[in-house]
Amino acid sequence: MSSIDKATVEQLLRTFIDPNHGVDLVTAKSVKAITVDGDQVTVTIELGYPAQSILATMQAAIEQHLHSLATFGSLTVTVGVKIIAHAVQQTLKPYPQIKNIIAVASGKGGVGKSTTAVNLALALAAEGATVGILDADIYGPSIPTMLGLSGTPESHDNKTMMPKVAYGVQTISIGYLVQAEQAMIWRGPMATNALQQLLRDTNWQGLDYLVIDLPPGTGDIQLTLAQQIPVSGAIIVTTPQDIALIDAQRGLSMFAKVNVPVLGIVENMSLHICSQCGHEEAIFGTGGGMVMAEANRVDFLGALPLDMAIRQDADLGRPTVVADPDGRAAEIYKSIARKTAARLALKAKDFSSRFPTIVVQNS
Ligand SMILES: Nc1ncnc2c1ncn2[C@@H]1O[C@H](COP(=O)(O)OP(=O)(O)OP(=O)(O)O)[C@@H](O)[C@H]1O
Repeated sequence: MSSIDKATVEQLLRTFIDPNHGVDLVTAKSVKAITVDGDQVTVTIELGYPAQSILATMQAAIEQHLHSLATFGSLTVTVGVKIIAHAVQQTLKPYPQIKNIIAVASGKGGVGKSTTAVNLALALAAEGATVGILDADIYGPSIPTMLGLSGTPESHDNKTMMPKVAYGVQTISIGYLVQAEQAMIWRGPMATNALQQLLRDTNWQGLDYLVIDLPPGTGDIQLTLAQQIPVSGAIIVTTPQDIALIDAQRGLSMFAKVNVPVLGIVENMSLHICSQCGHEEAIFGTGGGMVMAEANRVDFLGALPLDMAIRQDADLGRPTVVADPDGRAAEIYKSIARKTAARLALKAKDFSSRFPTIVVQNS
């Protein structure tokens, strides 16, 4: 049997496309090591995004792919994860306890931005990341209810607040601190200052990702936040309806203006599945998010059905990703979470990062 060399193995790995970001393993810098000893080959893969639920599947798929292209005496592939900090807007510096901030925005209210943000945060955590969520939806903070949390956050030093934790996710919300009516009358600068303070004065515990649920719309508050918070990437939630899509387009322009990369678009309420008969109906139209993503050259991250269980779970303070972790909707949220983080992993590194890295090995 002829032996294989390292360069050939690398060439073969170039033909394996990572389904989470659509880029091959070598270009994505996921190949950490290749060792060849005669016809015995070992490949170490390190994904830049949390992917606990698919590590074994990825490992098997890579092995199968290599076996289909060449003959090995023995082949061992290990797949692990290493999450690093990515660059933010040039004028800003990342916060020391937060590797990556992901902003979740929508062009208008009621499209399911908060529901998506909270399930996305829980899905990133389910995939193995340390995650926080900041409820910046100052005029309608809904994250506390969706996570079944209430009461004032604790402070150990009278200066900073400890995040409140639900299902392993660290959270902070204006809803813990002030009455809804009080926040409603805050004008733009007051609201943005309050949010910045909330972000800064929370004692975040070593986050891989902080998901920020932005207020709906693309007005001054959203623009200021997108400008002043060190964000690594944003996602836009829309429904397939024309009007929501036009509003979502404004979201894309807003992030382009402040040089924040849009990691993709999530289409929510895309198909109604009748809980009685299973009949599927596209109440808000179909495919709009994908068309918009293609037209604007951003990624389409996935589509959630209009599903009564998603609303009920959120209302009961136990979002779908934790209420029904193996169900169809949870699978979609986890796939969106992996794709979001995988696309972020392809972006430039933050060289000012002061974090030790976390390595999870699948053996
Ligand atoms: N895919 C879905 N299926 C069924 N109900 C949903 C879905 N997504 C969201 N909802 C429900 O729609 C309502 C609005 O959702 P949500 O509060 O997340 O929207 P939003 O865009 O954050 O609104 P706003 O920013 O104006 O507060 C909630 O009752 C929520 O439970």
